[in-house]
Amino acid sequence: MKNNILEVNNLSISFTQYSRGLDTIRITPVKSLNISIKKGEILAIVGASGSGKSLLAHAVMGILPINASIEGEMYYNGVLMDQKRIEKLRGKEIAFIPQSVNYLDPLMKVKDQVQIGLPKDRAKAVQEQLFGKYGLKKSDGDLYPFQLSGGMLRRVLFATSVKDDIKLVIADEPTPGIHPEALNAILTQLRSFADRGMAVMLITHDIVSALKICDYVTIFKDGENIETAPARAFKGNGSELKTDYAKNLWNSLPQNEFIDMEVFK
Ligand SMILES: Nc1ncnc2c1ncn2[C@@H]1O[C@H](COP(=O)(O)OP(=O)(O)OP(=O)(O)O)[C@@H](O)[C@H]1O
Ligand code: NI
Repeated sequence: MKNNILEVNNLSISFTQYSRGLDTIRITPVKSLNISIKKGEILAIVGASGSGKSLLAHAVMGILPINASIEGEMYYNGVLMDQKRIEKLRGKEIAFIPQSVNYLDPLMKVKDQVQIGLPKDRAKAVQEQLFGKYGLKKSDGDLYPFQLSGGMLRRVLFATSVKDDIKLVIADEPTPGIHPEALNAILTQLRSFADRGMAVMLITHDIVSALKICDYVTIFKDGENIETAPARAFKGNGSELKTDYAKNLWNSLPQNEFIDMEVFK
């Protein structure tokens, strides 16, 4: 499709591992995945731990480990991506907010990390402006990553990743363990990225939060795409969802059991 910012076709990711002695085994944790995201859209990717969500993100970012082999095609703005092109786009047009905050350099003040990659003459001003926008104090810039709370670190990661020319944002679990206010701030931020014309991939366990802001949901299971449905299909008893797996997932959410109980009173 022409207006897809990101399109992933038939993506499989395999690893070759040594088992006993020199015997090797090949595992394929991601199998024939298809996803696409258009300008202005948020696609939420949900699925159990180990279902292949982060591997998909790492494949798009070109940061899979060296022993990984991939099949299939990825298109960015209609053009086939290869490693060289990904490296060019990374940080410039494609932003990645990784699952682990360990990606920040522990020995570097956070303001200096945010200034990397900003135009030299305006780096300090832009960094301070970004901090203001993400609710961080000017003095927080002088802290090291270990001195910031998890929620604050997430906001720093946002500040580091999302600059003016970004067209695709990939956020891998941006919200675990943060308090509701910070959660809402991050969700609102992601929605505003999309409303400004970016394409957003939101990887999460938290389907209820994702549904507040996303346009589509893709459900992963064991490295496969079970179903992609518009967010509005997740309502009532899930009759608009196609697969039993998606229906069960939706109906087993605590909030829905609660709603059902209310109905039966
Ligand atoms: N470098 C690797 N070598 C071998 N197997 C790997 C490697 N990286 C990931 N895997 C396997 O691939 C599967 C998918 O991993 P992935 O990190 O994508 O899961 P996930 O859906 O992001 O899980 P979580 O929600 O816990 O973050 C897992 O079973 C994992 O063990
Ligand atoms: Ni993950």
